[in-house]
Amino acid sequence: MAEEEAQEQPSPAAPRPVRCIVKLGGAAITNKGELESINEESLRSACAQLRQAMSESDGDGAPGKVLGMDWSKRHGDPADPAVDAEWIAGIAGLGLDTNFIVVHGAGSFGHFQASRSGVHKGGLHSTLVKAGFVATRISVTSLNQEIVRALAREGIPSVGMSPFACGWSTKQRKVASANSSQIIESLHAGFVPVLHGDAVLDELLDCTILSGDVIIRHLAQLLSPKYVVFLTDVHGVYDRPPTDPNAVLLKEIEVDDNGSWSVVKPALLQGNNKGVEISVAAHDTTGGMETKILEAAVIAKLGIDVYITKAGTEHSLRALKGDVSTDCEDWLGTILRSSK
Ligand SMILES: Nc1ncnc2c1ncn2[C@@H]1O[C@H](COP(=O)(O)OP(=O)(O)OP(=O)(O)O)[C@@H](O)[C@H]1O
Ligand SMILES: C=C(C)CCOP(=O)(O)O
Repeated sequence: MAEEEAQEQPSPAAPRPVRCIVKLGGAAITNKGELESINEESLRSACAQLRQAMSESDGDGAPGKVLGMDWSKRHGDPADPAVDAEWIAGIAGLGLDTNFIVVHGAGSFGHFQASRSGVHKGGLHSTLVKAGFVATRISVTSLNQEIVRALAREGIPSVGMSPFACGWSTKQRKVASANSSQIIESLHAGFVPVLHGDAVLDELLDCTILSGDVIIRHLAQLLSPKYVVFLTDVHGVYDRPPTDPNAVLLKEIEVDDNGSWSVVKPALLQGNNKGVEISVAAHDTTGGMETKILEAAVIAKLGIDVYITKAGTEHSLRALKGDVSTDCEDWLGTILRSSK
C-alpha cells in the first residue's frame, strides 16, 4: 500500500542503524476490559525483557545492577525515592545498547475517549470532538508517563515523545508531516525515545487518531532498523480470531514486491491471504490486528523482518534480541519477511 511522502524536516543523520523498533501493544500492557488500567505485571516483564535485550553482556554472567532512573515518588508509596549511593559516586556506564525506539499503543487508555467522541473521524468544529481530542490526549499521555517510568525503573534511559507535540500530522489519516529530528537527536544522545499512538491534526479531517502501528511503519521507512517487534496479547496472527479454539497460528508470512502477502507456514495454509479472518473491538479506533498486518507488511517489503508475538513470554525475549529466524521451529509467533 503506497503512502504519500510525508514532509520531513531536515534531520540530523543517525550515527548507526537503529537496532530495533518495538511496539508495546496496548492489548498486552493494559487490561482491555477495564478503563485506564495498566497490566502492571505484563508491563514490568516487557520492560525487564527490553533491558535484557539491550544488555551488552552476553547474559551468561551475573545480571548487572539495575540503575533505576525513576526518581519520582510513586503514588501510594510512603517512602521518598532513594537515589542510590552508587549514582552519587559515579558509575562507569550503563552497559546497555540503547539503540532502540519504543512505541506503545493505547489499549484501555485513549480508545474509549476517542470512540465516544469520534475524534478518529474528525470534525473539530464539534465541541464533543474537541473535548474528546483533549480527553484522548490526557489519557494516552498519562499512559506514556507510566511506561516511561516503568522503563526508567529498569535503568533504561527513556524519554517520552508525543507525536502531536512533536508536530506530527496526517492527511486523510496518512502521515503527512512527521518531524523526526528530535527522535534522531535523542538516539544520538543515548536516550530511548518512547512514542505512542496519539490524537493529531489532520489536513482534511481536522483531526484523527494516529495508531502506534502506523508510527512504527513510518519510523521503519525512515530509519531502517535491523528488525521490528510487535508485542501483543496473543501469540501472533491467526487464520481467525484466536478466541476460536480452531484458530491456527500463521508462523511465516511472505511479502512480495507489490506489498501483497501470503502465508508460507503452516503448509496447510500456504499461499493463503484472503481467508484470514480478523475481529476488531467495537471501541478500537485504529483497526486492531488488521492495521498491524497491513503496516507490518509494508515494513517487511523493505527487507526488514517483523516479529509479532506475545508479550512476557520466552518468545518475546527472543524477538527483542533479534534471535529469531524462519528455521526456528520452537519459536511461537508470526514472522513477516520479504519474498526476495
Ligand atoms: N486473526 C487474528 N489473529 C490474531 N489476533 C486477532 C485476530 N483477530 C482478532 N485478533 C485480536 O487482535 C488483538 C490484538 O490486536 P490489537 O490491535 O488490539 O493489539 P495491540 O497492538 O496490542 O493493541 P493496541 O492497538 O491497543 O495498541 C488480540 O487481542 C486478538 O484477540
Ligand atoms: C489515541 C489512541 C487511541 C492511540 C491508538 O494507538 P494504537 O493503540 O497503537 O492503535
